[in-house]
Amino acid sequence: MQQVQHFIGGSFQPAFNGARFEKRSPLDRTLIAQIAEGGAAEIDAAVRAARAALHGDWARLGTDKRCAMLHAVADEITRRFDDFVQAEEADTGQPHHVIAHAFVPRGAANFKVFADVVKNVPAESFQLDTPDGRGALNYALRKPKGVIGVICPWNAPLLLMTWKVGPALACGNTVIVKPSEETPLSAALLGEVMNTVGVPAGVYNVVHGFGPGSAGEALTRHEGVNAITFTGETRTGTAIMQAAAGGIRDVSFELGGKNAGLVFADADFEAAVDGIFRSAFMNTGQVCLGTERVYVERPIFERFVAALKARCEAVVYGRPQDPGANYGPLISEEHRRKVLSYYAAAVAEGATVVTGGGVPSMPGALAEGSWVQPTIWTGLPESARVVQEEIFGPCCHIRPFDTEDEVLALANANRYGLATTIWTRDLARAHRVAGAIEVGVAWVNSWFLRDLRTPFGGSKQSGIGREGGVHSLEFYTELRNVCVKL
Ligand SMILES: NC(=O)c1ccc[n+]([C@@H]2O[C@H](COP(=O)([O-])OP(=O)(O)OC[C@H]3O[C@@H](n4cnc5c(N)ncnc54)[C@H](O)[C@@H]3O)[C@@H](O)[C@H]2O)c1
Ligand SMILES: N/C(=C/C=C/C=O)C(=O)O
Repeated sequence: MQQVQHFIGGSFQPAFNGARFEKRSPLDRTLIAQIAEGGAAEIDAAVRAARAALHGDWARLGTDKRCAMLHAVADEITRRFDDFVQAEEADTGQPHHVIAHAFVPRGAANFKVFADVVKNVPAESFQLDTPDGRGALNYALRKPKGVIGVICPWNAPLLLMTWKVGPALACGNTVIVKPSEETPLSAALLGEVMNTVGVPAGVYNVVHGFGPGSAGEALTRHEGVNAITFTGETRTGTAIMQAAAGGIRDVSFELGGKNAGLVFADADFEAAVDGIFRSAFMNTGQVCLGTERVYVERPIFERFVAALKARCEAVVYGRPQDPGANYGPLISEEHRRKVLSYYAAAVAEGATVVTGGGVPSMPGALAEGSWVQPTIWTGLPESARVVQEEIFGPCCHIRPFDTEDEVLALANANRYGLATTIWTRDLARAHRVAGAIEVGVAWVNSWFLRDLRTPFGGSKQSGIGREGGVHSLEFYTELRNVCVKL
């Protein structure tokens, strides 16, 4: 039985009071690890270690050596690629190709891209005229913000954790990571990588546990934490914002979404079917950027629904390493109950269930796993719960539209504003529609195509702030202006 410990001050440690919680496989609920459960005491120890590192060797390294060390972290992640793939497959049960091609490579990329941004970002300066004619020189210094609290979700554990840890460390901060209780393994593995590379003790810390009343809440309330970066549900963001307010701490939030996919009649039909299928069902629909509302121009509506139905009914359920398996379980029984409650709500609200809507029959031990069928609904009003609320599962509602103005109004009539995917061959319309939909990320004839230098984040209830490229520096550094009289 694997025992997963906290990683504080460069060493793996059990819970101070011996508390542990279980990690069970989403595939078949077998017990795969026991995890040290942390709370205020472990968070306090991690903050002390992180603060000491902030003013120790890590600060004395300088930018070039710090960024070279982060490249070495990326290279060690790549060298241990199979270990990280195995950890993520064990934690999530997702198919090998999703973990190995979409998620784990980003673990290395998230360190490399921000090390390079920090090394190449220009500094701002202004020359000021003064009455004596000699002038003054102003220049802005970027300083680390300090100790950063990093709170992560379970749907893409390594990707989403390193999307925060990469820039935070590149900017000279130290971090305390609270991984999701559902997916602890890769954050612990990264601690081994940090020690192998020689990252100073206390720079990267991991405290496992839960949210309210546990390590998560303790992290957001600790006065030694300078800022909180969080990815998770919108309602959790509200709780964290309230906790962080106690110390006037800056927050960066990547929250929930109810993303719309727009398919115009002139689109490349097969490409649009592939794109919408991926965006709605990849990772068993557990992708914040995923599509749960599909709007299809009326002339191709029936054909499109039939094509998407066929794709759903062709998925191959199985374990990550099963040959041909391309569809995994939801992360947990708790999440499956939530998704199935929406499946029932859709029927209660009068939906036509085009396909799915229930639990597949699984062989042997897999029958104990958190499996649900990929599901498509039509025929509901926009006011329906499954059309308005984030489900975070393998399901979508499809409805026809007739005009561009109509579909824009439909897409924007939602409290979230995270992402959209637009399918059309009319590029003037693509630019026009992308500029009119109220989201943080708009893909045209693509989905989840990520350039890490671009601004990433959500509008409305989907987030606060933008991370990516130089935008991450706005959150992970403090700017200090120096004015020198010449
Ligand atoms: N915008 C994005 O980029 C993005 C990316 C991935 C996931 N998400 C969102 O994440 C959600 C799914 O992830 P989840 O179920 O893990 O979210 P969640 O909000 O339940 O939990 C996320 C993390 O927050 C911790 N947490 C919970 N309550 C807390 C509290 N009061 N104080 C401190 N920490 C607390 C949890 O332990 C976990 O580590 C979905 O809503 C999805 O849309 C958003
Ligand atoms: N922040 C990001 C979100 C990814 C979500 C995947 O589920 C990213 O792609 O950088």
